[in-house]
Formats: sequence, structure tokens, C-alpha cells
Amino acid sequence: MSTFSYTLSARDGAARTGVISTPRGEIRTPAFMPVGTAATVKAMMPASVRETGADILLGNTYHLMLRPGAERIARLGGLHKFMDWERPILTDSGGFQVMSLAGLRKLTEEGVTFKSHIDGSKHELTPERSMEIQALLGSDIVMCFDECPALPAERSAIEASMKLSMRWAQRSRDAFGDRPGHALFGIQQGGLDEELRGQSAEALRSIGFDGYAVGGLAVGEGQEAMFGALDFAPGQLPEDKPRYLMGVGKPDDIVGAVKRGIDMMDCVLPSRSGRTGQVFTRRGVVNIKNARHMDDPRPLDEACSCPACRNYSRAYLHHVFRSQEIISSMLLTWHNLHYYQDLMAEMRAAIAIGDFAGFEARFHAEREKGDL
Ligand SMILES: Nc1ccc2nc(N)nc(O)c2c1
Ligand SMILES: [Zn+2]
Repeated sequence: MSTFSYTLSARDGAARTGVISTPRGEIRTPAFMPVGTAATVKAMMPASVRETGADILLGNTYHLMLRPGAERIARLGGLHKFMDWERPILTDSGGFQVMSLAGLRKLTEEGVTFKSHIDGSKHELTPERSMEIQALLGSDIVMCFDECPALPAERSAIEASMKLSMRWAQRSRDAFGDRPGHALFGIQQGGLDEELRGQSAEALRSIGFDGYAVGGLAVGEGQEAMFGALDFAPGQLPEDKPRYLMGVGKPDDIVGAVKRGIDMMDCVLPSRSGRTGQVFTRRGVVNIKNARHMDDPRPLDEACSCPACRNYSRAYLHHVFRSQEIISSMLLTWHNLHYYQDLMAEMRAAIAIGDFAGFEARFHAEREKGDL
């Protein structure tokens, strides 16, 4: 049984590139993880997700515990078999989704009780139950059960929340046990405060994890504040382990995060936007529902090799979006995920040859050209 390990292969300033080895395959970093919340990356077959270049995808404890249920998925052979994705899966631990989705929540030292947003049934999540659910799913990278405070908040509230999350991180570590080939990632909290985030990083380091996430960001603080926190937060975390920024982001957020030392990211944006007609290209966002595309014979992005750009015109994509045809979500999601993976591949290659600055200049220059 091979183990879980991270090899850092090159640096360029704070940016890094490397490989995470897992029993289910390798993850090239910097990596973007498509979100497969309900055991599917919406509108995509798993083989298509792989074709976009994804090495790993994300699942959600919160959604899967409510429907179809973690024990049911375990009885059916685990999440990989259930959704026909045999490569690595990272699962979020549920606390964040409870706070953003569930009703009637009650937070105590023990954990969180809440009512399902699906059918109103009552549930409880604790660090121990979250670890049990993620083990039942068969997750390769398990996230600690944490509490993510809504911003803005008083420093005292952020401090109290961070300290609760650190006690939950210890309980998560204790409950995770020893599972060779499976990883447990700690989650740094502390809002935008450098001292609190430093305390959180030290608490996590003393517990010891296989990787470290920067949590508590992408919660409405805006890009400038997020980059401000990323100017110090990744560097507070152990150098020899992967650093994962949760819930990010737009293409320029991702470039800025990699520049500041982030190795992994996940976001619903490319897949969700694929369903709402927002298309990411090298020159910025194209709203395909705009009438100006109605007669446009050009592909979305001349430089893209995805099926939407190889085989279809903007006019066709405009038509099927307007007609609410299912193929619209398929093609636009595929393109967006393909574009995100191309971006990651370009950054990995640029860091490997010490040209991240050149990549970054080209990335921003392209977006200035307009003519979307
Ligand atoms: N922006 C986000 C997104 C997901 C998160 N998940 C967890 N467990 N914790 C956080 O702080 C998150 C923040
Ligand atoms: Zn494309």
C-alpha cells in the first residue's frame, strides 16, 4: 500500500510546484479541484472531468450525509465506486456547509446540531462524526471539522472561534486514527488577523497534519483583503506540506493565490457559471446569453482545445443556452473546467522554469485586450 506524500519540485518566489502522491494517483500542484458536491460534478461525466485535466475532485460531507447517507454509500462500496471516479477525492468536513446552508443550527463545544435544508430532519455533526462520515465515504484527503466565522466580526469573536476550531482539530486528529494512504488536513482560521492566524498555524503544527488548509477566507472579504491575508498566511504553515486555499475562486484570485504560495484550490465557480452562461476565457468573462453572440461563427476561445471550442460556434452556444438545452450546461461546464485546468498547467510549467512573473504579465495582458 503506497502512502500519501508531497514532493516540492520547484519554487519561483513564493509560488511552488510539486506532486502529491496518493494510492489512487498523483496530484500535480498547483492543483484545482472541481467540486462534486452530491457525488457528481454537475453536467459532467467523470471521464470528461478527467479529460479536462483534473487529478482530484472535491466531495461534501454535509450534502452526502443528508442524501443518500454515508452508511448507504459505504454499503455500496464507497464514494469512488458510487460516482465512478477512481482517482483522489478530498472531502470537506461539513461545518462550513452547515453554517451556510442548514437551518436551525446550534453550535456548542461538542459540535453542531442542525435541520437538513432538504427535508428539515435533525442532524448532528461533531469532529468524531465528521471523521466517521469521511471514512465511510472513503475519502483520500479528509478535512478537520472546523468552524468558519462569518466576516466581518469582532477580533474577540474570531479568536474564540479559532480556538474552538483548534480544539476540534485535535479531536479530529484523535478520531481519524492511523489510516495509511489516507491524509488528514488541518484548517487554519483567524480571519484577516496575522497574529491569530499565526497562533492557529502553531496549534495545527503541534498537532501534526499531512497538509494544511487556509480556511476562513473567500467569505465575502473581497480580493484585496484576501490577498492581504495570503501575503502572510501560507508562509505560517509548514513548508514541506501542501497548502490548500478553500473555496477559491475566480481565475485572477487563483493566479494571485498561487503567487502567494498556495498549492491546492477548489471552487464551484467554473461549474456553476457553466450552467448560468458565464464563460471564462483568456480574455475575461463572456456572457453567452448576450444577443451579440447570436450570429458569431467564432469559437469561445481560439486557444482552447475543449469540445465546445473545437466543434461549436458562439452562435450555437448562444442558441442552446437561450433554448435551455441540456447540452448548454454540458459544453459550458466542460469549457470552464478545461480553462481552469489549462491555467493550472500553465502556472505549473511557468514556476518550473522560473517564469511565473512572465506568466502573470501575459495573463493580465490578455485580459486587457477585450474584444470578448
Ligand atoms: N471559503 C471556505 C470554503 C470552504 C471551507 N470549508 C471549511 N471546512 N472551512 C472553511 O473555513 C471554509 C472556507
Ligand atoms: Zn473551450
